[in-house]
Amino acid sequence: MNSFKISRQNTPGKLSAIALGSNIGDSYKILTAAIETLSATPGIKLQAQSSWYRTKPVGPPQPDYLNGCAILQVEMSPDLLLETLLATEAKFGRVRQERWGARSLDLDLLLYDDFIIDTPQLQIPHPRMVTRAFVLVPLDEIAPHWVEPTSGTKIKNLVKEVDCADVVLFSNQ
Ligand SMILES: Nc1ncnc2c1ncn2[C@@H]1O[C@H](COP(=O)(O)O)[C@@H](O)[C@H]1O
Ligand SMILES: Nc1nc2c(c(=O)[nH]1)N=C(COP(=O)(O)OP(=O)(O)O)CN2
Repeated sequence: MNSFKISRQNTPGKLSAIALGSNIGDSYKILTAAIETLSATPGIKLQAQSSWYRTKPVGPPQPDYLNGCAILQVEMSPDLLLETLLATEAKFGRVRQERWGARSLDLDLLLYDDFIIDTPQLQIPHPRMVTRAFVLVPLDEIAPHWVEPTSGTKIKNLVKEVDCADVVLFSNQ
């Protein structure tokens, strides 16, 4: 069943958590430039940025990733934020090929306040975030007390449930 909180979708000043990943090109340069682009976007203020982590690919064989997370204060609806993330991916040369395949930039919308949204275009919380060490390790660094609303569990407790061996600190931003 779809779950919406339509009445709150246009409320200004929500916090949102996003995940960033890259494994094609100069990933560090791409990721830091993507953060700068998002920070300069009207309606978005960067609140926190995690370190960058070198991670083993989940999915088909491909190069290792750099992954990280950011907390944004947003004055835009979840739909518009997703559109902004997809446009930023395109700006950095993202081409969609095989599922879970290599990419220059991947931006996933993880959390938006405590909203639960389940539409064909957008699911929040991101449905696979709770199983992904490459998301939970950086998110735990900047938002350990944020409660993932479908499980009612804090990030600091979710991260204890995943194997973090393949997530290695690369740089402190
Ligand atoms: N929470 C979400 N974050 C990013 N993209 C999402 C989310 N929920 C649904 N989508 C849809 O997934 C594709 C992008 O896929 P990726 O391979 O993860 O870039 C996009 O069409 C969104 O509508
Ligand atoms: N280490 C690592 N592995 C990955 C990564 C990633 O960022 N880091 N992203 C993926 C997810 O790809 P995609 O965004 O296409 O799928 P999703 O809709 O499941 O998030 C697949 N595998």
